[in-house]
Amino acid sequence: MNTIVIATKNIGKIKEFQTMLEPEGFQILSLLDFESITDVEETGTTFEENAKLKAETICELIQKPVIADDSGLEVDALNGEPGVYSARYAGAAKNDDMNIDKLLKELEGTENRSARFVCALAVAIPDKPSSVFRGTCEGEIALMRSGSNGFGYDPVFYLPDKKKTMAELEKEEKNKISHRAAALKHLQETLNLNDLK
Ligand SMILES: O=c1[nH]c(=O)c2ncn([C@@H]3O[C@H](COP(=O)(O)OP(=O)(O)OP(=O)(O)O)[C@@H](O)[C@H]3O)c2[nH]1
Ligand SMILES: [Mg+2]
Repeated sequence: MNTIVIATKNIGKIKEFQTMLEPEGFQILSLLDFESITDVEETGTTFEENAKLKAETICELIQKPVIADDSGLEVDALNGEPGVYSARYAGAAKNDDMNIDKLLKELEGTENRSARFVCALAVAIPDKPSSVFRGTCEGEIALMRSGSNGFGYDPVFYLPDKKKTMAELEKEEKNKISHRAAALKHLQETLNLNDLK
């Protein structure tokens, strides 16, 4: 079986890559399988820069092909914030619940609640140039939480077409429309994951 290493310890991301790629015959490993590796500092100013930084750093360390995911939420009324700081919006501890509380507070009384999830996926292969792919998913920030599936901001990310938040979707449904699925589709249109050996 072909193994792909995802350069993350975020369990929500890992589960989504497993759901999307295991049916295609890939085994998904992550940094939870390489526990001595510490988090790569995200010093970039774009999702693409951070995804490349994570993929290239981890590839250099483990000398295997890796995919890194840098993702987050852009809220129009907040000029694109929290953006690349989505995980650390309410502080370095990366607490999803506190991040949502802060977001809802910032948007109190705001009418324009349009937002999008963005995902940049970078692929790094030893001794080759890396590449990066972007996917987005448009939605709105709800007034309150609904649903318990998914992770991160999913309970407040409302999809007008579905009349549900991302956290109210079954995982198969999320994986059809998400920013992560869109980025993975672009990646697979360009690269053959079977070649990542
Ligand atoms: O509701 C959500 N549904 C999603 O599908 C989703 N994808 C990303 N996010 C948010 O954006 C941050 C990413 O930050 P991020 O890419 O730096 O990840 P991270 O720091 O958790 O792990 P790593 O991969 O960097 O190790 C995460 O923490 C989440 O808050 C999401 N929220
Ligand atoms: Mg991170």
